[in-house]
Amino acid sequence: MKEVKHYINGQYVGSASGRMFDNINPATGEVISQVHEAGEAEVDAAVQAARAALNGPWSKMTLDERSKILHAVADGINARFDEFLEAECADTGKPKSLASHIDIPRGAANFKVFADMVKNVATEAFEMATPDGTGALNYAVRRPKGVIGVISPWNLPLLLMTWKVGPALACGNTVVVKPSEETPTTTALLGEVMKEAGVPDGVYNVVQGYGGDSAGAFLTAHPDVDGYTFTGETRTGELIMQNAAKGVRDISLELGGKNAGIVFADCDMDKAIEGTMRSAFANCGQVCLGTERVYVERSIFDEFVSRLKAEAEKLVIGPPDDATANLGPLISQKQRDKVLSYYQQAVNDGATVVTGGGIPDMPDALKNGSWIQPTIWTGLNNDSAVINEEIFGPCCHIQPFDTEEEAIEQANRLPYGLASAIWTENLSRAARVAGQVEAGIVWVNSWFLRDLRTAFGGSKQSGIGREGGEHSLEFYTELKNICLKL
Ligand SMILES: NC(=O)c1ccc[n+]([C@@H]2O[C@H](COP(=O)([O-])OP(=O)(O)OC[C@H]3O[C@@H](n4cnc5c(N)ncnc54)[C@H](O)[C@@H]3O)[C@@H](O)[C@H]2O)c1
Ligand SMILES: O=C/C=C/C=C(\O)C(=O)O
Repeated sequence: MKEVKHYINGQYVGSASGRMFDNINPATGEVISQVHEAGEAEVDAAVQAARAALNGPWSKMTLDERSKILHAVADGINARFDEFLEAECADTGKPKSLASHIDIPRGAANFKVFADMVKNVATEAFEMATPDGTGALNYAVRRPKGVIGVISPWNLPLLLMTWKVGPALACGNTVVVKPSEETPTTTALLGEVMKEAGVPDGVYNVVQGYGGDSAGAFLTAHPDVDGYTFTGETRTGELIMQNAAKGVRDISLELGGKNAGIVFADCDMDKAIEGTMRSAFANCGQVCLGTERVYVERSIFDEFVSRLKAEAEKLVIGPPDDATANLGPLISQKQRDKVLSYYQQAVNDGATVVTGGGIPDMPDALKNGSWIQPTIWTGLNNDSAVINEEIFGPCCHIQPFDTEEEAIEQANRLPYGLASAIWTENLSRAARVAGQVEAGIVWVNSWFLRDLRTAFGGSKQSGIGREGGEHSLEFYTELKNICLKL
């Protein structure tokens, strides 16, 4: 049986305790590898390796030297594209057609964009007058923040981990990464690419394991980590924030959402249907930016519901190697039980099940996978948990609105504020509504269109801080002002 180990100080190592756990293929339910579970000893070894590497050549390299190495990391991912694709799809069950267009290409892009960004973003300087008339010059310089703890989720494993590791390394930091227990493999495989690209030992470290009472908690409690970047559930973010507070460590939190789509009667209906199909069902609905609440102007409500139903019923449910499949399984049976509990809650709360609502019939070879039907509801009122809590599955609830003000009020009524998608051909209305929706990211007539230079993050309980472009440099460096008396 294949083993997935930790990657510490440039070596793959097992856990001293010998403790391992199963890595399950969500499409078949089969065990595909045994994963070493890190104890405090492994986490400490990883943090010490990162600390030692921080004081080694990495943070002293010129920007050009570091940039060249990170471009080599990106090239290494592309050179081993199929290996990363196989590993990511085995861990997640997602269609290869999806991972080959999103997950793996973004893994490489997340290194390239920041390898260049660090060389092109200026800091600041101020000349000042002084009483003696000779003046002084203030100028700011960026220095690495230090050892960064990176804790990543299972829905877009390589994409979301490299979205943090790319800028962290570009800024001269060293990292200890704790990937999700559901998806250990591509984070481990990246260690080989780092080595081949010339990243010094100890700069990139990986510890495998669970969250609470396991590797994740040991990492966030470790006193020798200088900051944490976390992507995951809001409740988990609260726990990590509490641990980071000891020793006053900085945090960047990308958390959960319950995102609203707002569809006006003056939309391009084809665009709105295509975009809502992706935002509700892509990655089996396991995208934090996805739309689980859709508000549609009353005059087009019936047409919108029937067209979205028709498109949802064309989705092809299947395993990664099925080239026709565009809907894979949920990440685990446990996650499927959670999503099915909301499917049941919707019925209990009196929803109309427009389509789906259960488990699809699958061939015998896939019977043990965590498959689920794409589902659309109407008819719920606002006190249903189904439209107040993040489900993180292939489902959405559609409800009508009559005025712009009502749509904005509905969109903003939850404690989340991550993303929103607005569909209207009236761009004045688009700008007006987008400016009032309480979300960190608002798409107009599009969804998940990503320019990596832009600010990315959630407001309210969907996160703290922004990453992307120079916002990442803000988090992954300490800005120092030097005042030079002339
Ligand atoms: N805002 C974003 O950019 C974004 C992106 C992707 C996913 N998410 C959110 O992530 C969630 C789905 O991912 P998930 O189920 O892996 O989230 P999760 O919070 O359960 O786990 C995320 C990571 O945190 C670790 N973890 C769990 N408990 C921990 C603890 N007490 N201390 C330290 N680490 C701990 C897990 O092992 C995993 O590696 C959804 O809520 C989704 O909205 C947000
Ligand atoms: O599931 C959430 C997806 C987040 C995507 C990003 O962080 C990104 O596109 O950089």
